[in-house]
Amino acid sequence: MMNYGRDPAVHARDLTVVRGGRTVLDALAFDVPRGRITGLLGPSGCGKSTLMRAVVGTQAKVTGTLDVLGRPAGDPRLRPRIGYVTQDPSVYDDLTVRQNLDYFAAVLHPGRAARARRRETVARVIEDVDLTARADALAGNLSGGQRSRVSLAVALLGAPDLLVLDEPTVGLDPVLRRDLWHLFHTLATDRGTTLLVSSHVMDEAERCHRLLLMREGRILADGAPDTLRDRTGSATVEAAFLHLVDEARGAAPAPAVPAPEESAR
Ligand SMILES: Nc1ncnc2c1ncn2[C@@H]1O[C@H](COP(=O)(O)OP(=O)(O)OP(=O)(O)O)[C@@H](O)[C@H]1O
Repeated sequence: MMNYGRDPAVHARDLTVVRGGRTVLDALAFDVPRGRITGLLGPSGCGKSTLMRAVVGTQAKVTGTLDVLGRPAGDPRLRPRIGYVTQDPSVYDDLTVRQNLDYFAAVLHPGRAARARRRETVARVIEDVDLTARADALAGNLSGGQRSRVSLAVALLGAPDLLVLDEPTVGLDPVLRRDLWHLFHTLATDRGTTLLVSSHVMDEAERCHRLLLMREGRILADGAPDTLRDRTGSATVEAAFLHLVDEARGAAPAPAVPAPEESAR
């Protein structure tokens, strides 16, 4: 496999998904570069989760080209290389944080010989998601944000090359959101992990290296946040998004509305 390291982490052409007779993703073409954070942004229902499920290989009725880490999406050999965190945290409430991670680590690295490695890995991921102080708390007694961080820790156990995170910051306070974005940047920069992160909160877009702006099952635009702002003459990615929506409708863009004070960054 030549140029393996330079291939994009995800390569999609004419990617189409039909759900319940509806075309939910309509002939998408995009690439996700390696070792960078790509934000998948768009309103609720635009198809973000469907796209992520297609990438991790759990979505039915996918047609077109979809290559992930150099293999067709869904190839079983990709399984250990992809971490996927859905919007519903998959943790056992009657186990502690550490017990949850011990359990998933044992599935991933079974056997007595891997014991030291498991212990080390579990300690690392608990620290990564900043739950060391809560490691011995029952998952059922954690806040929503803490539970979703346990899910993220599970996804980090295998040191995946590609991390697919569906709205990881929903319901988190601003400090935790900032810390989580800091972790995403560390993973990309220090470990070379590729991140595909969805959000419907446009201000998170500014924290991504690259954006895929989605609407109604299509990619509206694709590029770095500053490129999208410059191209549309907008001050924020949110304004750029609205401009692109108007442009796609063929309408004259609506006059810019000044952003409220609290969303100014
Ligand atoms: N079984 C189904 N039959 C028909 N349409 C469906 C089915 N499942 C999902 N959809 C539609 O597919 C579209 C995309 O859903 P998806 O969950 O991917 O959106 P999303 O952008 O992730 O939204 P959210 O942020 O609210 O999760 C939605 O409009 C949804 O109504």
